[in-house]
Amino acid sequence: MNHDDYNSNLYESTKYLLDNVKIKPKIGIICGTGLGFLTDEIQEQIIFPYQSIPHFPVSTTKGHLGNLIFGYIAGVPVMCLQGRFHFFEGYSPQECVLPIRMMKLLGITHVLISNSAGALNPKFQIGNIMLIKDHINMLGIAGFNPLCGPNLDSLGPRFPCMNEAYCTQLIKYARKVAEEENFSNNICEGVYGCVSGPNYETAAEVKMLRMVGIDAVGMSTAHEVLTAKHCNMTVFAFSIITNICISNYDDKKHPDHEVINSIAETKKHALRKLVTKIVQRMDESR
Ligand SMILES: O=P(O)(O)O[C@@H]1C[C@H](O)[C@@H](CO)O1
Ligand code: HPA
Repeated sequence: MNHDDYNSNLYESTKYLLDNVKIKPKIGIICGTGLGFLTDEIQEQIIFPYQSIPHFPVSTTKGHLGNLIFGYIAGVPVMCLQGRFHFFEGYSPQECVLPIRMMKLLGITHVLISNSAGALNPKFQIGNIMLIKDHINMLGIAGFNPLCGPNLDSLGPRFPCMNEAYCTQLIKYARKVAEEENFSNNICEGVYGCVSGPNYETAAEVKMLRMVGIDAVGMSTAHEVLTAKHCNMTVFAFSIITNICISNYDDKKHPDHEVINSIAETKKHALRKLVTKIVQRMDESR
């Protein structure tokens, strides 16, 4: 898609939402694989199936329900994507981040991004919640970066900085919430690595990704964060650790999307608590 078409699609999709919903969201949320239940926290829901929004992509991944939901979490107006778009589905990086840019145009200042990821750090366990402190964007390094192409000057600078891409204050606060709510033994912190997928990694790739400093690997998030930072939004992100990546040739276990899709549910209580508290905190810090 050329730059002008992309731009006009972005503005038309946003206008459709502005014309059809009265809620003015302050916080944007993206639910990763198996995390659609986070929307249970949203009151007074206005639901737009993705196919009802002009120019909006559709979710093709199991565990991504494909609804854009407006409403309130603890009284704070939010917009939530119940399912995201991945590069492996055939979407360009620019298409994958269209919703982030819409969030900015709708007046959102803070985003909360979630995903499922496989652990490379040997200390991590299935069901851990990894607070993302930084990322290595393998997809971006390979040239698939949503910020490539003509810069959207009205949204942000040509050369955006990525230091403190993930808000350290919110990470600290998430740790405090976990202490207070008794799930700190489920919390870890680390660097997320973004790969294209859709295949899971070979044993040699797992070893390489660990060697460069990645704690957990997945197929999303980094390009969303780049785009959010480009347009000056504050980011908090976490991964639910759904599997242990396999680097041993004798290990006959293998990652399975059905299993991956089911893990977040086992930590539902902690995750819902975390999301509600972070949304409240984001609102207070605006
Ligand atoms: O959308 P996320 O990053 O949570 O999804 C991950 C990547 C794949 O879609 C899937 C792999 O099983 O989970
Ligand atoms: O092991 C994984 N690799 C890549 N993406 C993933 N998403 C969940 N688990 C994984």
